[in-house]
Amino acid sequence: MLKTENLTVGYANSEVLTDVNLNVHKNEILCIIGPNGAGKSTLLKTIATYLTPKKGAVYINSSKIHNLKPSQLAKEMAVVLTDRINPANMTGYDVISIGRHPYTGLLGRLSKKDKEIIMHSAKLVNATKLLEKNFFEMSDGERQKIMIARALAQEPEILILDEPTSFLDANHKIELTLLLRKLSKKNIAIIVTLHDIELALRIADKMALVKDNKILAYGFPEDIMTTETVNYLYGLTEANYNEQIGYFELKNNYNQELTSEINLEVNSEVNSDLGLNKTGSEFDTNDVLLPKKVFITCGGGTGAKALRYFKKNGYDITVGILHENDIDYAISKTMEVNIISEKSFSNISGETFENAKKQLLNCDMFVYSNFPVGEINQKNNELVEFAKSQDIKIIKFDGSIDSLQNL
Ligand SMILES: Nc1ncnc2c1ncn2[C@@H]1O[C@H](COP(=O)(O)OP(=O)(O)OP(=O)(O)O)[C@@H](O)[C@H]1O
Repeated sequence: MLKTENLTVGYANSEVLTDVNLNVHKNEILCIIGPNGAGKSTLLKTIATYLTPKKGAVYINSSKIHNLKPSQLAKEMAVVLTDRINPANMTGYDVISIGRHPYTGLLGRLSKKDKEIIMHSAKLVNATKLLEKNFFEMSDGERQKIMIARALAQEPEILILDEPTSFLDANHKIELTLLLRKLSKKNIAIIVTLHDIELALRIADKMALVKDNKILAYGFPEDIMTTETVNYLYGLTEANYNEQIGYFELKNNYNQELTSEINLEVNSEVNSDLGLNKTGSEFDTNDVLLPKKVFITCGGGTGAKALRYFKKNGYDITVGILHENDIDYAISKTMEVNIISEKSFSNISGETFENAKKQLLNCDMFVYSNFPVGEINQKNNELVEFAKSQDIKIIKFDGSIDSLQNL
């Protein structure tokens, strides 16, 4: 339905993206993602004919899109950009009715059918309550809905949206992305840029990743959104993308530079809140402060919240004993913390158990969750008993961060 062929987009003195070859069919959503300034909006604006291609072409049903008359194009494509518009003294209904302009006659009078389509468009985006409301008295999220309803009133075959979720709260983001999913099944092809990759992954049929002046990867999101690609896409250094979960975790790169910065900035009391141990008896800003070491025994997802809590507070984490197919293992691995692990579905070996005990004794505190116990991880119960027999601070994590507060 729409395709770009060897397309180069950019401005008078710059080429922003070169050799872009994408296509999107009806009933499909193509999501474009990438870091700030990568060229997503420039690409969308070129597809929407607001910019002229520097090379190559965009085709809509085999016609060059830049050769179509605006009135003809308006019946095929509708565009919702992020630019905030403030139409003077217009209601939601008035704004949506702008979408009917390509179809109304010279006088712009709305027919019965036009009015029905306006009402239907408002209904589709769940905005019928906003029809009488003044557009500039609406919240950002309400305006976004009206702008999408306006685009739908054009009855386009292709809908282009630049960052449609940027002003929306979590619930409205999900509502909007589900709406796009629903619309895409009504014979519409959708091209959308999103910063929220978690949502993009869940609604996109195809994804184009933009970086280094080109399309870095293009295809099914499930295939192309690998840890390595997404880490590279955003140039991540202090977090990792987890391809199973489809999101990021902070990683264990507590470095000397960060430690020194904290050393200079905070007093010893705050350091203990940050999970730092003072090495000298007298506090001195030149002391090297080391992260406190915590050993976490968990499993089956019961450790996820504790892992994130300790990670963001700068603790040096050892976790174990986890089976390699455990969700807590997947999270810990993404964080790059020290993991004592056992092969999936195998009993914990004596050797692994002894290693865990040794590493536990090297920690400042021991935290264990209400992990599920079966035959193969029985030894984790023994590990808890072993910790209790040692002179080490022990906390039972009951799932609430409050239970960790008196560490
Ligand atoms: N009107 C313009 N004239 C010249 N250069 C521009 C213009 N608009 C954007 N650029 C440049 O083009 C590049 C790509 O910008 P673009 O807005 O397409 O990126 P983006 O991926 O949409 O970024 P963001 O995620 O921050 O919205 C940037 O280097 C930007 O400075």
